[in-house]
Amino acid sequence: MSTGEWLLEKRSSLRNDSFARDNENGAPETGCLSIIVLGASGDLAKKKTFPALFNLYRQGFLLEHEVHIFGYARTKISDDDLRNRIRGYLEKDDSYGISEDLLKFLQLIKYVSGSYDSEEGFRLLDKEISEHELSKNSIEGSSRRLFYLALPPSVYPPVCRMIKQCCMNKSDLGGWTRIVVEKPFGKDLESSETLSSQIGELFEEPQIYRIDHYLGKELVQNMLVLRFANRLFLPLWNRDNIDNVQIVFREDFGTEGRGGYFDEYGIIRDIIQNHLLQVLCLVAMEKPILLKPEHIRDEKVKVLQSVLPIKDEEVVLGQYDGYRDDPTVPDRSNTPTFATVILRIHNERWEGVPFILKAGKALNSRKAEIRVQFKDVPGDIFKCKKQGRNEFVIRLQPSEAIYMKLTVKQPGLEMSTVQSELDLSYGQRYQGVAIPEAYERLILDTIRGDQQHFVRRDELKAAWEIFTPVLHRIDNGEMKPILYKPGSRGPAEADQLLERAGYVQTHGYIWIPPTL
Ligand SMILES: NC(=O)C1=CN([C@@H]2O[C@H](COP(=O)(O)OP(=O)(O)OC[C@H]3O[C@@H](n4cnc5c(N)ncnc54)[C@H](OP(=O)(O)O)[C@@H]3O)[C@@H](O)[C@H]2O)C=CC1
Ligand SMILES: O=C1O[C@H](COP(=O)(O)O)[C@@H](O)[C@H](O)[C@H]1O
Repeated sequence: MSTGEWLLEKRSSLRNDSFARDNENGAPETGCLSIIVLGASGDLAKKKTFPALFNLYRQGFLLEHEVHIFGYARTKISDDDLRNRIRGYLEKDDSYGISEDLLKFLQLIKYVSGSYDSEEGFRLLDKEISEHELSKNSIEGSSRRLFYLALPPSVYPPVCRMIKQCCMNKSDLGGWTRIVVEKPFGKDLESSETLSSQIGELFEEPQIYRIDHYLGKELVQNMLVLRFANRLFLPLWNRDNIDNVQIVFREDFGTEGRGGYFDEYGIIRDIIQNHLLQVLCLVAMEKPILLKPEHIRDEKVKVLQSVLPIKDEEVVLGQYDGYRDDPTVPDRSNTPTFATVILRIHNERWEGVPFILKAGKALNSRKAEIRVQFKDVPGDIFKCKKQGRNEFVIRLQPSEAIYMKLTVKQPGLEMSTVQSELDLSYGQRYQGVAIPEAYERLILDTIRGDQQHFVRRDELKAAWEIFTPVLHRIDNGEMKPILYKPGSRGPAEADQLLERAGYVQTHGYIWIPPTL
């Protein structure tokens, strides 16, 4: 390989042994595979699920002679109608530029129409799947069936019941049936537990993949490597050195056509309770014994269970001006589109360190990042404090990057200091490498039987335990969002809270991603 050149692997076989997959039940990773997208007529299916499947197909992870894809929903459309609906979303990224692949992929898709709560449609679906399996000479019960629920959670229970009643592998000949469920998984602790029990009665935990697509993002997956494969960070990653941690999600657009859905949930349920909290776990957890899914998830649960109750004075809520103009949003909606919440972890490593989770829609930029701010230098002789603190920043999107803000000598004759950065910008460092979409990676994991990047039931429960009291107070109108201007930083009160929590902003310093 010449310098600076990185190769994209086809069907990656080079895998560090320590990234052991937890397919200990011997379930096959090859053979006849049916992927069933339930809710195929919907938004997620066209924007994320089918494009991810197409990317897996064109990279050789889904083999034509093994796989068939079924779309299922109530809408009465033909196979070709579905293909035409999703086509534009598959062609969008033409970096591979192979339209022949696209045509072949589309031919793998079949559509079945039916309701979500009656056997008729699911019997028909099962018949289609079985015919596909038969055509591949698969022995009954030996094939793989992956059901992806791209549906509102309200229909998860009937759909799971129908799958169990009508569409399982017919015998236990080594094949498997797995289901993938999307967030929001419930609305609070009670509803989530009810949903978990309903699904848990039908499927075993190893069959259930609760997807949180932030766990599929490249730099989120990098967290464990950064933390535990670098000697540099091991002694620094604690309350002695770290002053505060921010985990931030910003979008520069509003709810755009999803107002009806969003208003029922709000920003805490939509982003913070799941995506940002999962990231927090990876930042704060202890080193797992091994890189096995259960070891990692055990450590995540411990962090979640160590989070103290949220204090009202450590929450700022916002709602952007114009949010209620959406006809699907009630005129008097109390739903926050912005929130800053401070979590405090009561353990030896993190006592006293605020974890500031911030998320907002219709803000001034689109960005997701983790910002670890270090304490001031003791016995400071260079007036470093004036320059700003050390910060370690992991930018999840856009333009993936990891950078460290450092104080250095200003180049020149004078002995003065300035803040600069050590910068690992992915676009520059890994030129020509296509970073996989989160959904692509996670769907591949479901096929491989790797639950490492999926949320376990007890993890979910612990996550809801943290946020349910605050959510109930918001739902009851006891906590009100502050109005903010779309395109702004959100309510000024959020910045004041940040300051009170100890965050020191470096004035005059802005990191600019390097361009090629
Ligand atoms: N869209 C996105 O960007 C994201 C979505 N998600 C989650 O993914 C899941 C699917 O989301 P999305 O595709 O946006 O949802 P949609 O509202 O587009 O619903 C998907 C399909 O479900 C069916 N459906 C819709 N409402 C109902 C209902 N009340 N009862 C029964 N069936 C219904 C419709 O199909 P038909 O009428 O043809 O049966 C629809 O095409 C949700 O859980 C969502 O929270 C998660 C992350 C991002
Ligand atoms: O789950 C969701 O995520 C998207 C943001 O995802 P990203 O990968 O683009 O950061 C958000 O827009 C949506 O409201 C939420 O449901």
